[in-house]
Amino acid sequence: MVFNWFRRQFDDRSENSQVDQTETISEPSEAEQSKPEQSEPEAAATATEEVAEDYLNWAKAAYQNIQKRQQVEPEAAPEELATEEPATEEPAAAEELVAEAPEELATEEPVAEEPKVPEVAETVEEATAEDPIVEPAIAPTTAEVTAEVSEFTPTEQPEAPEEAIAEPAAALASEEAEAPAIAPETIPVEPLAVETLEVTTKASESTEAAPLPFWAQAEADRQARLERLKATAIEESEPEVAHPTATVQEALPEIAFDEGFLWSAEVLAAQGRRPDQISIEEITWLKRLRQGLDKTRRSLVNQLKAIVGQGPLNQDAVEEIEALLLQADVGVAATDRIIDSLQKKLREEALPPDQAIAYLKSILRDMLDRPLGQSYNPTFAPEKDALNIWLITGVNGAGKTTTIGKLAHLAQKSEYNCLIAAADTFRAAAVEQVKVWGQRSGVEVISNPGQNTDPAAVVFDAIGSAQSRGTELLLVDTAGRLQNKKNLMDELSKVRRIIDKKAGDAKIESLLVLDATLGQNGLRQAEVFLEAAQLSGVVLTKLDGTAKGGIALAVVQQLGLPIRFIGAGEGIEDLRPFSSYEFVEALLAG
Ligand SMILES: Nc1nc2c(ncn2[C@@H]2O[C@H](COP(=O)(O)OP(=O)(O)OP(=O)(O)O)[C@@H](O)[C@H]2O)c(=O)[nH]1
Repeated sequence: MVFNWFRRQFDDRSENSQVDQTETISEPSEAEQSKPEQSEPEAAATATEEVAEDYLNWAKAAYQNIQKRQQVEPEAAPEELATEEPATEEPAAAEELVAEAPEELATEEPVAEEPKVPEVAETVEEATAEDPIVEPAIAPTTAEVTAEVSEFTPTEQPEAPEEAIAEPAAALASEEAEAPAIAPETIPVEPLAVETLEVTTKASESTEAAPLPFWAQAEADRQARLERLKATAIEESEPEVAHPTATVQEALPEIAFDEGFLWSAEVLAAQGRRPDQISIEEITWLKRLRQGLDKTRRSLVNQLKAIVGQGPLNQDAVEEIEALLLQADVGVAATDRIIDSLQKKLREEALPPDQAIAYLKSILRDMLDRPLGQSYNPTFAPEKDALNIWLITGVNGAGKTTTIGKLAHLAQKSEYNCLIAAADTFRAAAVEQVKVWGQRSGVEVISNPGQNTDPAAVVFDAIGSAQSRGTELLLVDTAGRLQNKKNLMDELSKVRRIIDKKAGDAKIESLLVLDATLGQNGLRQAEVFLEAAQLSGVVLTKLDGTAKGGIALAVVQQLGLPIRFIGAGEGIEDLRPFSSYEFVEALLAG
């Protein structure tokens, strides 16, 4: 069984894989009945000590399960990685990447210093030893080849795979440094090693061969000239497929049974989860979300609580709340709506502070779930066994490329067949960045190696590839800044038209990536995309480290779009599907 990170539940492909999370929650299994009752935030406010004790037991059980799993997993991990890799086409893809990388990029990252020959020789031995059927035929040859190669390969041994891993764009150099190093044993090179050796051997034979007769030499020169001519004559070359070299598993921290764990466990339990379903990634994410909203919470919530908790609101209190909400970039429209609802309720009955806060939470949740009063399916997941195309748009620097990398990682973990189209052709480095993310998440990237190529052409090629290989999720990177608004709109509209035409029956979503730290300014910039890209949702990034977490409410109120994902960090694990419940709990956590 695979945990579907988009649906936040276990997927069982053999049964109905499209079951909605909400359905699961509304029909608790027998096992679920033993956990603390599922509570609305209002009910949580009146929780008895007994319920608190239940949550504690629930958290302890979840903690023990995670610990048990951690003891088992280290052994399983390398095998999982090894089976994920398409090994046969590695050398070509890696060489192409190196050949095309701008020189300065290639030198950004120190080349891996590991001696190649002993590693390859070992690998060959392992490969032949493991395969008793081919051993009699291959073993003597590979042994000879290994011996022969080891005489001269220290400088000539192809280094492409390592260099391809070490070629990130300058802008991503710091991210790469933070990423865990790719352990050599996680790169499954066994079959590749044999091929590489054979090629190298042939090359060495040809260089040592006797000089060619003049007529053969002339013919060889002619062929070489022809090749050179062809190379310079063709501007738009075939789409390039960057094959992932290895999936980087982000190291998860040791988990402590602390206050953050208890809070996360309570949030998960309240959503109907069982202790045996809880993973370290989810706890880590919730802790990060709460931590990410820390600044907003500190500047907004404590004062808000103090005011709301005083009882029926008077005019002064309303003004104070208004100022606080505007400060947190909640925006005028959303602030008015919150205050109207609060006043109405508090005029009807004087709620004790806890209940007033619980009521405030329910107002915020309702706003987030129903932009402009319209209901959206809370689950936003690619449909299995169908082509889903997600167009990722937004201004430069909002976090589009990072989001694509993180989404690709979620898709890989949830066992979707995923592909990335590098259609931000406006900036050459953008293509290189997205390739690096493709490598990190283990997802192939379709790009066009030419300069200033047409993004619609890249998307066209990528859809063709996706259709022929049964891709379930195609993520399309797009440019965020063109010379003017009209260019941007024209380009996005053209890309959208191509998608509609070539993949008419695909599930198409258009997501706007918004930088939360920009607050209201970011929203103004976003309006151009509303017109051009037929947006269906928002990804809110950089929620960590901003006191403007309230922007989430402004987004739904002003753009009328649901938030689908939130990012709270630069790491590959720092993006999750948006849950209004979790967001509001983190925002107003005690
Ligand atoms: N702190 C934090 N940084 C983020 C987050 N998401 C992205 N970033 C950082 O924001 C910067 C810009 O991200 P990109 O993904 O390159 O943005 P982009 O929209 O693709 O920008 P262009 O490639 O210039 O179009 C990078 O340094 C990212 O690491 C986030 O959730 N939190």
